[in-house]
Amino acid sequence: MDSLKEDQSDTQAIDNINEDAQNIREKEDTEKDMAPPVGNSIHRSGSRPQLDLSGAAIQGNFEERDPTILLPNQSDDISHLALDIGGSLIKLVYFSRHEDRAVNDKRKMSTKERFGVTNGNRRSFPILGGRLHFVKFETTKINECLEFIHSKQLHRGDNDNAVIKATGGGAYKFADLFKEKLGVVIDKEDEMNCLVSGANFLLKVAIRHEAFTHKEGHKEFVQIDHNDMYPYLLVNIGSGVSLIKVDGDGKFQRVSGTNVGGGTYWGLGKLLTKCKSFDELLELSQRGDNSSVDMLVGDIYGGLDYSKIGLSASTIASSFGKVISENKEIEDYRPEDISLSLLRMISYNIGQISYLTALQLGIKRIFFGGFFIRGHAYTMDTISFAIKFWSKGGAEAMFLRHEGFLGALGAFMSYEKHGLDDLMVHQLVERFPMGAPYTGGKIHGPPLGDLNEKISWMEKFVRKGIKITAPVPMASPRTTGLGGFEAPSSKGDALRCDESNLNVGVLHLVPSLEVFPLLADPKTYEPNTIDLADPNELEYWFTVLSEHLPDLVDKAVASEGGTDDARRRGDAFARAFSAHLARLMEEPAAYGKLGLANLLELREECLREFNFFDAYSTIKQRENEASLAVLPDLLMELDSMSEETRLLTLIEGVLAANIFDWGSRACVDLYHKGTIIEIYRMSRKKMQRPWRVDDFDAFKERMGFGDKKPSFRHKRALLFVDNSGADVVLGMLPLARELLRRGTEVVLVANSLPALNDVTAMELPEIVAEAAKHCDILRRAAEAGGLLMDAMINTQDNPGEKLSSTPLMVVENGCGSPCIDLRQVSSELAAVAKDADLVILEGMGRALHTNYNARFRCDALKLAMVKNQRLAEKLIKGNIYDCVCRYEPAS
Ligand SMILES: Nc1ncnc2c1ncn2[C@@H]1O[C@H](COP(=O)(O)OP(=O)(O)OP(=O)(O)O)[C@@H](O)[C@H]1O
Ligand SMILES: CC(C)(CO)[C@@H](O)C(=O)NCCC(=O)O
Ligand SMILES: [Mn+2]
Repeated sequence: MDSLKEDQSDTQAIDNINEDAQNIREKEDTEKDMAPPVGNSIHRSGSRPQLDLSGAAIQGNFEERDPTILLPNQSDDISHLALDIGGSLIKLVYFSRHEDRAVNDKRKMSTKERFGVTNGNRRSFPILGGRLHFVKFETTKINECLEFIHSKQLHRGDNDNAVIKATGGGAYKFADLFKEKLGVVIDKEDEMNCLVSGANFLLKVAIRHEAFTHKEGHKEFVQIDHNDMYPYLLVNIGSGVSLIKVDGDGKFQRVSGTNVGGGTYWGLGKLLTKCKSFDELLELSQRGDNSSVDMLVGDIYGGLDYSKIGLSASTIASSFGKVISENKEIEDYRPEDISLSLLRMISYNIGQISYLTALQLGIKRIFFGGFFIRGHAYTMDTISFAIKFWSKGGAEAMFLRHEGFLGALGAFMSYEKHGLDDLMVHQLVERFPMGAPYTGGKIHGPPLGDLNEKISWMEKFVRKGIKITAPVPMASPRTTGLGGFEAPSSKGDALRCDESNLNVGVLHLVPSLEVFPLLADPKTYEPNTIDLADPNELEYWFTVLSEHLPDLVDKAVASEGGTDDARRRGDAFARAFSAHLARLMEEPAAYGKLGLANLLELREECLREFNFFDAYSTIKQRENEASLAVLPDLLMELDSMSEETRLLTLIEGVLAANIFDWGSRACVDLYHKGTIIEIYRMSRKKMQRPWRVDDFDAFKERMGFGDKKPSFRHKRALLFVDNSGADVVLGMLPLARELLRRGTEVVLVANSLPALNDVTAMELPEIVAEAAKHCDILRRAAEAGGLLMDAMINTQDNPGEKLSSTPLMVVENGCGSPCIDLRQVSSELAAVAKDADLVILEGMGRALHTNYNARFRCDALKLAMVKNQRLAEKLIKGNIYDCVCRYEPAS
């Protein structure tokens, strides 16, 4: 920092920071008792590095609208930083690593030994889990950027080699400055090359949908066929515009360019409107009426259309043309109108040039990047319209969610040794940071911020009576016939404050996630059964989630002892989640294509964001105990039956016990009406075949009870379990026991992180151990599977003993949501799946909301009780509490 402090021109900025740091420190003194509890340390989302908040500072005044938060001493274990220093903006992409936490999980040791799950087939420089962050600064404020890099120590990589990759003109222009201030050498990468490799990376890796079209205010995600991506035209609208024909990885040519670009809009706009910021200019345009400055066809034709050549009266004939006939000064025009006219003129022009270039080269796909677009609906619609209009529908404009970060991403990819180039799509999980983004603040650094910071921001805005909803982009413009636009119908005057915090999440990299190997066709696999594209559906689920919120907050707060701190975090969580819901209600595609699974996952992530790691812990424990107490009786009853009757009773039992689901409103109401065991009994009594979906006979036959009685047993079954308590103890465990008895190995697959009252992989061994006390089959299997610790020590001495019984194992699924996306499972699960020939998915989240239509390469059984009337109607044309027993032989 010393070299920075010496710079006299910067002392003012530093004084401000210090002053505000003082403010914050004073504030912090009163809030010291609110240190966040130490969190869960399982991998994936739970393993956040702790943030160093010392000296956290808000730049500028507290009352200011867009204060900037700086966390000067935060230093993640940074691996890499890459920069794109353009004419207008500096873009940073940096990677922060997760610590490789040694989780004291004995269960894991045993499965790892058993299946030899190692990093063996990976590169010798294993990437640990981590996150990719996206940050930007104005190029004129390069000192802020240097300060940011320094404060986070982003320039200190793994091996002290102080070289950072940079692209854009600034990599040349500012190389000396970087050397002088940070002591780093800039390794220059070609700008066009970086743009292309960034775009190719995004299009191939496509997180939660990267590319989309934008027509008349409507965003639609585009599925990119990786085998049919090229050629495409990449139009990067930065200060100036580059048009690049891309034919493959590293194969491209800059075919055209135009100097009328983002810099032109911002430059002219600044001159003509006296706006102080780009956002202000863009925001003005939303209230503009271009017809006061633009000369329309109607102005020339006396109010008439020029229909012979297809031009309506409202079509713009000449941008700014009206000004010539009027004797007015600049002050006589509304800045709003000027901004809109300029924006339209430049967007349309770029659209038209892009079309002409594509036409000349015979290209149909055109992708737009660069920060001029800024996720702005009007800009995108104008470009789309121009292309569609001139190509007569033959070509289409597509936009990228990481629009402005293509070059920086490309520079980042150019590091040879981080191994990110062979990242697979399923290893990147996108997360949307909560809290601070809603405040309108520009966040430099991981928007995540500190927990206390986040909460007090929320509270501050509530105190000031400011509605906290994530701002939405303005509505679409109404198109008027051929080639023309009317003024956009603005929805409000708030522009999304910082799109990079909302529309682009932090990418969490979890190299241990893999595609579930038993999926019949991973390419066509779609986890979400219900696509929330239907607005009625969306509204219904939003209502369900909103209504459930107060109860969830109560549970979460209670799970943390009901302290004041927990209450405060609970309120902030509720606000943040509501804000997300509001945002998604306005724009369902804001974070990529939206399915119910994403929505439910967002809720769990949001809870974790506010340090609630297991909201249902008390309930789970209570239900486990109550169920374990009656398990011996149930097992006795089962043992008295014939094998055939027992199989039916077991499946009935799974379905009946699936009634315990704290995510279902109807069920929660039900729980007030009796004890767990009473409800379980009632539910069992009601089990009557045929179920609404009933493939039991086919399953039974497969299990060897049919007329043909083939003597068949599965080698290994994967049981994806759902809830704690009766569901797992009285439903799934007895079924597992039956399979074990038949000589089928059983792997219980459970969540890595808590979600609702779902049982986790960490909790299962203890439950199995308790159950094993009453059951020899379970005990021996658990011993053989290394689940009972004493037994494991024995088997290590005497390895031969391992084979003495069919093993029962537990593996984590790699996820922390009530649903499961089988493209992203733990490597542990992927490894055990290789020898499995039966998959049993249980519960609404995993068997219905997701995977109801999933096809497997082995036999699959989907078991669930439908605890939601609407889902019952929609999915199985039935009613709440109907049951699904769907059996599909290997496909
Ligand atoms: N906060 C902002 N400040 C300034 N310009 C912005 C801002 N947000 C969006 N823009 C727009 O984005 C443009 C810059 O986009 P981008 O960062 O892609 O280009 P650049 O790399 O700076 O320029 P070039 O590639 O031509 O050197 C600006 O000219 C302006 O039109
Ligand atoms: C000069 C660059 C490449 C710098 O990023 C960009 O601003 C640009 O493509 N300008 C357009 C220049 C032209 O081709 O007319
Ligand atoms: Mn650029």
